[in-house]
Amino acid sequence: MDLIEVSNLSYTFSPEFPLSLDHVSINLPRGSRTLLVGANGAGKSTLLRLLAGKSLAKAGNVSVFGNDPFRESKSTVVHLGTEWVNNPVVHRDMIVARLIASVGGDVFPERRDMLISILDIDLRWRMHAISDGERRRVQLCMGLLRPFDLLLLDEVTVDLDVLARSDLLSFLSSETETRKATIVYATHIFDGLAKWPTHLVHMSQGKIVDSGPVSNFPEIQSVTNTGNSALLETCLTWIKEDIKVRGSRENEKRSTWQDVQDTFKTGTDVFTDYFKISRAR
Ligand SMILES: Nc1ncnc2c1ncn2[C@@H]1O[C@H](COP(=O)(O)OP(=O)(O)OP(=O)(O)O)[C@@H](O)[C@H]1O
Repeated sequence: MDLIEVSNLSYTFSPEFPLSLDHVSINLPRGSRTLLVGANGAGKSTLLRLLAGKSLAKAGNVSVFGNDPFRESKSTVVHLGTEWVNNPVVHRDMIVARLIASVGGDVFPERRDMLISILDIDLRWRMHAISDGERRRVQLCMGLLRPFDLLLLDEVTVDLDVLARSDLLSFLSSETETRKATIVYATHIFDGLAKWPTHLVHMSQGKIVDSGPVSNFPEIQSVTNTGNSALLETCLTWIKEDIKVRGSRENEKRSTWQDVQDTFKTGTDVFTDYFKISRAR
């Protein structure tokens, strides 16, 4: 039995919207490192949230460790998404050392120290007075502190500098190799990832286009003459094709602008208000 087994999973946020997941089926084995690839809106975050048990599957089957993740919550499943950084709690005047201790930093002191070093965290930082990237490092440290069996990462490395990202990716590889942990990582940044994944899942418009071990994708192993990795070139080609298949948004754009202009004759007021608010912040 695979660690993740999803069959015919469909999900919609509301009946008035199209399906965000449309008959999705994937199997991922224990110890795998999967890259979840797809254009904006393809359904990656929705799938990760369902695997984390944060939403109830509307149709189909989701099994993680042989259980429905929504009903059987496992503390060894960690889901790290981008929304945490916007949580007001992490903008309070709090010393980072205290925050890390509050989530069990002392229970895993060696792991804690290794993460603090990989993520180059200054324990004296105060959460209300650090940059987004620094705050992200603290989030990753807190999220990875307890040894996980399954890690669901939703584009959380965007604001890390290249060195921290590269060290983090090596740490994650070693977690899958030494402890047989499993990782699913949705990202748009393929730099430095060429050798990282063991599996790929390609999504488009809520559907799985293709999935499987990297050996099923010979195109990512070839050499390119553009200076980009073959993985990046392949993902670029996929997403360009997906957008072509989805169709241009030109017609919707024209009619929507017309509707908006008919409703808001005085768009400049909104513009002025927006900048007043931004300046006031
Ligand atoms: N709260 C919501 N209410 C209604 N529809 C939503 C909501 N969140 C997402 N969707 C829709 O579900 C679809 C899948 O969104 P999802 O966030 O899973 O995409 P994604 O692949 O993670 O995109 P991105 O790369 O931009 O993060 C999109 O078409 C989106 O419009």
